[in-house]
Amino acid sequence: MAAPSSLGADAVMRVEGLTLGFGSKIIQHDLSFDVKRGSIFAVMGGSGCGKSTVLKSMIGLLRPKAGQYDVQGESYWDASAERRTEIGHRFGVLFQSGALWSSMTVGENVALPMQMFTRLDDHTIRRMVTLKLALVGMLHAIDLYPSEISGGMRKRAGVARAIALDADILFFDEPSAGLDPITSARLDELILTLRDGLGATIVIVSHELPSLFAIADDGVFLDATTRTAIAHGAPRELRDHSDDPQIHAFMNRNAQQTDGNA
Ligand SMILES: Nc1ncnc2c1ncn2[C@@H]1O[C@H](COP(=O)(O)OP(=O)(O)OP(=O)(O)O)[C@@H](O)[C@H]1O
Repeated sequence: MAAPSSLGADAVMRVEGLTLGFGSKIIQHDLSFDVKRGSIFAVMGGSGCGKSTVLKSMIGLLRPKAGQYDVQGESYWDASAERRTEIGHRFGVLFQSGALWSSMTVGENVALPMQMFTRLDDHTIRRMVTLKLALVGMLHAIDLYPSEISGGMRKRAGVARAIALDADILFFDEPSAGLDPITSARLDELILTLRDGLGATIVIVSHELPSLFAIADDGVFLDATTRTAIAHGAPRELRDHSDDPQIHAFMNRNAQQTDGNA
């Protein structure tokens, strides 16, 4: 479908005046931003400001209280439930824990979405699983169980599952949480490969500022007090050029802390 003129040709998602909350509690209001095709877009901000809530709404798990969310120029929340499911097939999601089924091997975990949502035969699924695992450098672990692999490997397996159905829009919630700096840097490289090799658009929620400085092209900074966005831009630009004291302190404090740990 062609993008309407109001949506920039390079924007794959547009959030406009979005208000999110639970019951009568407003978490964020009046959020507006575009996510450009083939970019890595960071949702930033302090603990509890609503980053995961924004992600939750963008993947279709939380209906906004107000505002507009367009995917490829189509209003997501005005679409029927059936249509939203179709749009959702473009989404691949990596949850914070990696969230693999512990009773299934890595290969079976990656095969699961294909078995659930396609009519591919077992042989084709096995070949696809092999391809996806090779892409994330995890082919050697195809027959291992999640308990037999490291946290970093579980994240990679989670990425393979997120791209199992050829999703072109990926959502990563704290992908480097709990990983050591080297494993985290390798995961960053994998995320860049997904953008550059597959042309994926990636929305990422992360506290790991060094990782965001290294990979994110654009982003939004959410404030817990005013409950709205107080800055837009690439994390490294906000770090280097923001004259907002709060953003400056946030970006630089965290960078120094992590530099010290590395
Ligand atoms: N299902 C829910 N019902 C009610 N309140 C919720 C629900 N989920 C989250 N919240 C509240 O929404 C606020 C934002 O939470 P959210 O997890 O989106 O923040 P976050 O920025 O991702 O936090 P963190 O950085 O700590 O992971 C918090 O006050 C949280 O308690």
